[in-house]
Amino acid sequence: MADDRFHVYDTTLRDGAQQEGLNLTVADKLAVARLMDSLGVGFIEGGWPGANPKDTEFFRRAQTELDLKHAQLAAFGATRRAGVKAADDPLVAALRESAAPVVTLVAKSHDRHVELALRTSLQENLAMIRDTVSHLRAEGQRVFLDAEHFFDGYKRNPDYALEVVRTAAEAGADVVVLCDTNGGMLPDELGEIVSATAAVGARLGIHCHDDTGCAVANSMAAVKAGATHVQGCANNYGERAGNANLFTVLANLQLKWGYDLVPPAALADMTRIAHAISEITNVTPNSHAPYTGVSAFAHKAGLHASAIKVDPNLYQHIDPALVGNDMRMLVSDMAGRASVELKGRELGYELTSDQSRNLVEHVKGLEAKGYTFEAADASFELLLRDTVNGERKRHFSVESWRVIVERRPDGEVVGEATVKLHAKGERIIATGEGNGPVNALDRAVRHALETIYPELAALELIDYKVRILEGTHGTEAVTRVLITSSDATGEWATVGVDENIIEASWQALEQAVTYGLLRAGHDLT
Ligand SMILES: CC(=O)SCCNC(=O)CCNC(=O)[C@H](O)C(C)(C)COP(=O)(O)OP(=O)(O)OC[C@H]1O[C@@H](n2cnc3c(N)ncnc32)[C@H](O)[C@@H]1OP(=O)(O)O
Ligand SMILES: CC(=O)C(=O)O
Repeated sequence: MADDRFHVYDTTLRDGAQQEGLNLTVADKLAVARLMDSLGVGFIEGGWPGANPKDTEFFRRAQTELDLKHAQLAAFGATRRAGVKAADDPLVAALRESAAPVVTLVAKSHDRHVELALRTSLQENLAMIRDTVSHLRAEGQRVFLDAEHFFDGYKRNPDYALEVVRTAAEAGADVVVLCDTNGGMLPDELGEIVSATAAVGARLGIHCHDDTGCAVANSMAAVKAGATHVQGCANNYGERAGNANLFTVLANLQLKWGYDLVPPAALADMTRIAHAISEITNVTPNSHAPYTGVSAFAHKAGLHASAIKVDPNLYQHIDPALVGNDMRMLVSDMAGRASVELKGRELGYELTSDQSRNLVEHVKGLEAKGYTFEAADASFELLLRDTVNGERKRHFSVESWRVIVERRPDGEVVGEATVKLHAKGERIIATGEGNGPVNALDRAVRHALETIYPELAALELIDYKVRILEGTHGTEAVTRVLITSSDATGEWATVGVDENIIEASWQALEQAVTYGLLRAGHDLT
């Protein structure tokens, strides 16, 4: 069980699920809970039992299907409705019946919300808090209280906001969580209000939304001011602009301020966990996310690379391995000799300084024509091999290709391609049909090569992206095609550029097949 002195509280399954476009099944929720537990968080808020059948079902299945090693489950819900007894309120009953050891109650702490949203008196709201907290405590559940709109409420009526905190604590709430519900706070003022609230003597927590882009900074400011419970969501998920990214907060607290919150080995699994959760939520991961994004330790500028060559820490705030991420070198027209040298090393090649210089010039020249190598790792490696070999070597060469596209009488559009290739001393002519010209070309190349290279059967084109690049000063616009391919063990990307989209696609395709053959062990010596 996690240390109770400082709480890392995950609300991905409740506030994270309030994000537009995020819709989790019960099985998804159970899978996310397992991942967050493996990270070592102290609490996992599973949802609002009683508010919808899915969340009720989650708590029912959690009892037999979740074997949490570190975290405790928290059920979220509201204080009783005005004018009824806590024991008689059906939503409070659902919290009791959830079997969660912890209940997190949301309560109004902003006087205007009490009057306008709850349409009740300030005194009745305090009674709703007191009754619900003490009722659930008497039923044996631990209670945290989320003081909704606390900071805006404090600025308007500090006495009432503080009275809410006091009432909850006196009724038995273990933590009163100060919520920046509208996410409009900035760190300095938020820190001052947390410090002032600490005078009440309650244990304080923090829950921040990211509407000013300060959710993480606000959470850190609250901890500095005395909060010992911090809420957030995986991957910055949450209502509107999201919640504090719990991964960022956790890494900041542990790696910058020395808190001992999760085992170092779990922190070193955080990047994998963040990406596994993205798979479950089906939300594309933010590549720029601090700590866990694929770009979080990716270096593009030549000058950065030249310093990193001497010492990686010169351009990195931590060792990426601490959070399970990796340093990556990007090669583009911003590269210098050091960038390609380091990228070469990453790929297993030691380049001489002449080779590095030639390669940089080549990359810059091609990027000026529209190629992009940071997104086409395989094309860069082929270029690098050509530089090292001093010549362009391929498994096959093309004599010609031809594609026709036919709209058939039944409305079906079919591409038909013919390729004439030379491979292993043979001249091969093959055709292929597909649902478009590129698909047809791909099939024709495979037909041509499949008897010589049967491994091509495992190669798949999994993504095809086209971008029209503006022409400059009298030049024609050109088309850039990026193809992502895969085999049983991984993926790679290749790029082609031409005024003609099929020629651009052919270039990317030809490199995709070449690189696939290299991966299958057919070297080019
Ligand atoms: C800041 C946050 O993110 S808090 C989390 C918010 N999450 C959600 O709202 C998601 C789940 N919510 C729901 O499924 C529904 O809104 C429910 C089941 C909770 C309530 O549904 P309904 O009864 O249909 O009411 P509705 O959604 O219109 O909400 C208004 C009612 O909630 C009451 N209410 C609002 N806030 C609170 C509160 N903090 N405590 C108690 N009651 C509250 C209002 O007084 C109003 O009650 P009334 O209808 O008796 O006047
Ligand atoms: C409780 C909550 O989610 C909020 O106030 O933002």
